[in-house]
Amino acid sequence: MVLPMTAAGNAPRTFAGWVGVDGNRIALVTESETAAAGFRAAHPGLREFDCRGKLVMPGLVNTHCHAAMTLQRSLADDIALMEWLHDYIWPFEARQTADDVALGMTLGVVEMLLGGVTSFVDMYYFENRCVETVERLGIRAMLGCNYFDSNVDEVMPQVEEAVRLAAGCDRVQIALAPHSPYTVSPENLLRGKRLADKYGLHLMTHISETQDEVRIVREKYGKTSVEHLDGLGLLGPKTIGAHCIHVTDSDIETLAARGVAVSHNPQSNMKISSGVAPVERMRAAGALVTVGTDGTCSNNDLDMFEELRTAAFLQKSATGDPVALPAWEALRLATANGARAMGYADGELGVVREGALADLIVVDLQKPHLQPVNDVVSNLVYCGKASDVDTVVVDGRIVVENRCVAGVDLPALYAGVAAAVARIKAGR
Ligand SMILES: CSC[C@H]1O[C@@H](n2cnc3c(O)ncnc32)[C@H](O)[C@@H]1O
Ligand SMILES: [Zn+2]
Repeated sequence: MVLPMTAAGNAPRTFAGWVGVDGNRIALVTESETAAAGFRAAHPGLREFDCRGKLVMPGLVNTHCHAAMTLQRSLADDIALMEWLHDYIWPFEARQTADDVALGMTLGVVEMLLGGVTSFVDMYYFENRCVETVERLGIRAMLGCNYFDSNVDEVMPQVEEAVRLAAGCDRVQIALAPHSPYTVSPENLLRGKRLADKYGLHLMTHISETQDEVRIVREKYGKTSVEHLDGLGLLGPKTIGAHCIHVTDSDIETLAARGVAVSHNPQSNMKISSGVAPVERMRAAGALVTVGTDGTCSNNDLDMFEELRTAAFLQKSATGDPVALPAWEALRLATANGARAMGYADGELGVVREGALADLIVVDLQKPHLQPVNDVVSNLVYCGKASDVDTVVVDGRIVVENRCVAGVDLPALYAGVAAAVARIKAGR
């Protein structure tokens, strides 16, 4: 069964048929047995997968995470954000090396691939060191080099190095990632914007995540975070704003008018009690809403199936409207919309369509929680699990087959991660 999705419009419909890949593109999407036979004849040596009883669909796009924070998963939970950052997260991060971050990134990417995520937008330290990691594992990524006022001088050369390292790989984009409008000065926000413009890069930041942020920004600049960033010229179609929870109607209009991609992270928002993003109001205003997991300390996993489900549930719960964020719209946020957030044109990624990039996943529907298939989209969003994904293709390459990630020795990875975490915790 094939779920093509579409760039816009109504609920997607499935069909029984064939999907053919040539190089890194989808070259055939058909219900015709004759067309499939023609494709087979024109491509001798083709590898074929029997997907009867399974679903072929676009890979999921996680538009906001800190993948290397897998090393800190469950390190400190059920405490307030500031205590969490100051007493646990930042001391741990201060002892991490670039190699540790690359290792954490490896674990995060493996978790995402096994959960059907074919593209992700990251925001962390040492992203220059992670270019090689991402290239090797085969996933598609936008790596955002995070900075604060305190380390901006260190990070800017890392951005330039990362741009050079990623130049030969279309799957990897580099981006500027000032942490937030309350931790980065206007001068340094503009410094990042200038570098982004120089290389044509995206820019991402946390926007209006907490009431505290709104208060601090108002006290410092007399504006909302959106007004402040907009006044600096930071908002545009190459901007990804994570969270966007505490936004006014006028902020929403601005986000929509500038073409900013909003990354909605419902599980993180619930876990650290940040609030509920007005997703339905943002969608109604025409803003590009997408879905992200955030880091594994505030979630605590990178499971986009759970995130989709939570996004739909949370909007229904918060608005009191069971019609809010229907399943197929939630799925669109995590496929076609996510692809647009990463700069891909409509129809180029996040859809199963001839000519699109071949980022596909195969979901095994032969599971008790996915039967019967009255509505496959509802099943995916309301019952789907990361572990239902059995095959993953990124850029035309098979990176997960029978739930094995190509080129990764999982026991060795887990042992390496455990050793690194023990060393960092011991302060060695
Ligand atoms: C965003 S990576 C840079 C920096 O931010 C810290 N961080 C991770 N998650 C959050 C969050 O939800 N709010 C604020 N800051 C966060 C991370 O540990 C890094 O130090
Ligand atoms: Zn975040």
